[in-house]
Amino acid sequence: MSEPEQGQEPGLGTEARPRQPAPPARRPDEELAEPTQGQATRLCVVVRVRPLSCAERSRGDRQAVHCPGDNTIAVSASPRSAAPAGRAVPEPRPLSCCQVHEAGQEAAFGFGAVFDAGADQAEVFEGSGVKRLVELAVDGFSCTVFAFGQTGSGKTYTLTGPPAQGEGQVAPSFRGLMQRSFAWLLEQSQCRRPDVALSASYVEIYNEQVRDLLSPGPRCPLPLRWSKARGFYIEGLLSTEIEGLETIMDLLQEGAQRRQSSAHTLNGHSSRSHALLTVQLHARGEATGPGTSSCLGRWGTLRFVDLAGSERVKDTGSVGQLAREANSINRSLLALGHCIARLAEGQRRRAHIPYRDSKLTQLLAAALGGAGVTLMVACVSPSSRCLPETLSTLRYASRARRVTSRPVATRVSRERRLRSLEQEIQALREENLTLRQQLQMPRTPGRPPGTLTTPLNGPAGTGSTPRPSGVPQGPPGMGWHSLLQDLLVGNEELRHFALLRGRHCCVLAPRSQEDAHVSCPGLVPCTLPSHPPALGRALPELPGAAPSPPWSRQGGTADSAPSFSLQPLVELPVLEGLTAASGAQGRQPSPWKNRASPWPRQHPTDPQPRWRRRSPGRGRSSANQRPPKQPQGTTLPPPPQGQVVPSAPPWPEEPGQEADAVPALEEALALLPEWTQYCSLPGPSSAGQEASQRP
Ligand SMILES: Nc1ncnc2c1ncn2[C@@H]1O[C@H](COP(=O)(O)OP(=O)(O)OP(=O)(O)O)[C@@H](O)[C@H]1O
Repeated sequence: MSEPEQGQEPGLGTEARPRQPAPPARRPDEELAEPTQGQATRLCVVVRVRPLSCAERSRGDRQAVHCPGDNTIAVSASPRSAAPAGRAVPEPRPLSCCQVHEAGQEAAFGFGAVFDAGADQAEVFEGSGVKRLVELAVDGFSCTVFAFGQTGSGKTYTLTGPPAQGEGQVAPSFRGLMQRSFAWLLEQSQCRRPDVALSASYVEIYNEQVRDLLSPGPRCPLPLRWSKARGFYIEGLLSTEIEGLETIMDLLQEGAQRRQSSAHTLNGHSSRSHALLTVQLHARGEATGPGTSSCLGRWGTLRFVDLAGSERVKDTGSVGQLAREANSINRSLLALGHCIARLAEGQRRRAHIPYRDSKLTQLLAAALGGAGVTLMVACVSPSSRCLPETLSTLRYASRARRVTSRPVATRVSRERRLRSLEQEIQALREENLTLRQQLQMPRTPGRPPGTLTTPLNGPAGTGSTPRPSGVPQGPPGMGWHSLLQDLLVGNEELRHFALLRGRHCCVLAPRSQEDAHVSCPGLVPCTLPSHPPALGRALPELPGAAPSPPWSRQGGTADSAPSFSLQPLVELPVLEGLTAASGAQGRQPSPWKNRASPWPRQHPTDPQPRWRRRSPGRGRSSANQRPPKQPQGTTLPPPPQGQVVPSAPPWPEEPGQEADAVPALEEALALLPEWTQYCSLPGPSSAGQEASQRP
């Protein structure tokens, strides 16, 4: 068999404009070899053909797709040239879709890898180059795998395996690229970068609305924003820490169950939305490679995109809601096709890529034309009835092979990292002071906020910030991390304490998205919505609210110039478990007490409440607070941006307490049970009396 014209698109000959020929196909591993920073790298494309389904066999569909080997795929409209899978077909020639139908001839395409119907999940994982992509993500690159093809062509099967039965997981041998990649990712990160931290988010784009698949509440659309520093991002997206393979498998299953799906003629379990699962990696370890001496950490991203399948409404028999979904899916895929076509035309015509035409293209913008490394898995059906869609998919895929990006690994310099740690510590100390003032507690002796006394930095520091007493002098940055941890835990305890008083609590939010990104990847600022008192049980009003300290206003002081600002104080409705009847028994134990595990870990099977870290758009300090419960149909007013809500009142029995005489944090915590008991006393109206009855 002669070599087919690699990647040539059927139908190109009908247009006058000459096209750039597709580059010769290389193996995915070769294509995904370590990209040189900023050098043009082509999108890697592989194709998978699923077996004929029982329904297709029973209605007598013919095998119209053949994989003659050598990473080529041939389609044939003619019964006489049809050959069993794996056998060569004679001289395939690229032709237009119409020509294939009319003349009964063949078209052939070449890709990085082609998997025929006999290839199992493990073979696809090993041969598609996805393993290499995972390794690149560990090295700090932003990597994307997206599956694309007509409805019922096997995209979801390839990425996640067949639908799980009931609550169970997919059997190991059927696990798709995603599960296998996560296992490989954990293995790689453990042996190459043991200090890597992982977090994940999972969204779907349904009828042009972005929805969080990990959010337990009602499926509210999330806003898609753009910033110069971050490009397109989803505001208010939940991000969950990944502790192990089990966590991410559970997340995957949880998201898959929430994802919109329906049955139609071509697929009994058809996805009606595009799903994007993103794993953020952050390695804090010092890089040792040549030229990386000042590199302290890297950020990598691994993203899997399971696109909804294109469909012809008359083939799928969709009507009503299904037809509306199909239109929305087709529109967004068309927008993706336009972007790919423009990108494939090369630099000269790249002036405008219409990313803004759909949410999908906005979220894939960085993967397609930015600084990422991308692998596209085109899935096709072998059935002769699906030939037009198969050709369209192969054309799309072939065009995508001409798209190039300029991958850049995110590396954070030691100086930048230390500067961000300094800023975070400073901000936490200020918050600590605010909370202490609200609780009428003393400043920590020897640690007045904003005035660090001893140089904090070791040899690697910037030299500009003093170190507080008690900070261990370890390897550069290590003492800072433990101080940061202590402050996070301490402040969280204080916040919890403040919550028990039923009033307000400060949340800190980085002033700029960039700060958030540098200081705490995966945790991006947001403000919790202020909660109308009617939604939660109001705690007794306490007299004598203290004024806010002047430095707590948004923007901080000029001289301290913290990168974080105090956001509006939020009335936190977190005492759901605390009812007049339940009192202290109803309260969840503080998760902040366990210093060995300072972050409360969310588990999808946990009953309420859910604790999750917040991702882009959320304040760091609010990150670990329980998301407020929002009754269905209730719209919560946004918090008053830039204002400082009055601080909580002083404790009723300690109105004029002198700073030096006030107990330290541990002593204050010892009072916690009393406060719990106090808060459980009935009725806010009689709060004053009850306050005076307190021991
Ligand atoms: N390689 C394969 N081997 C065996 N069965 C497969 C394979 N690929 C797909 N299937 C089966 O084909 C059917 C359709 O697959 P799947 O749901 O993954 O398609 P899809 O492309 O995701 O469709 P949609 O876009 O409608 O969601 C499923 O029953 C699936 O189990």
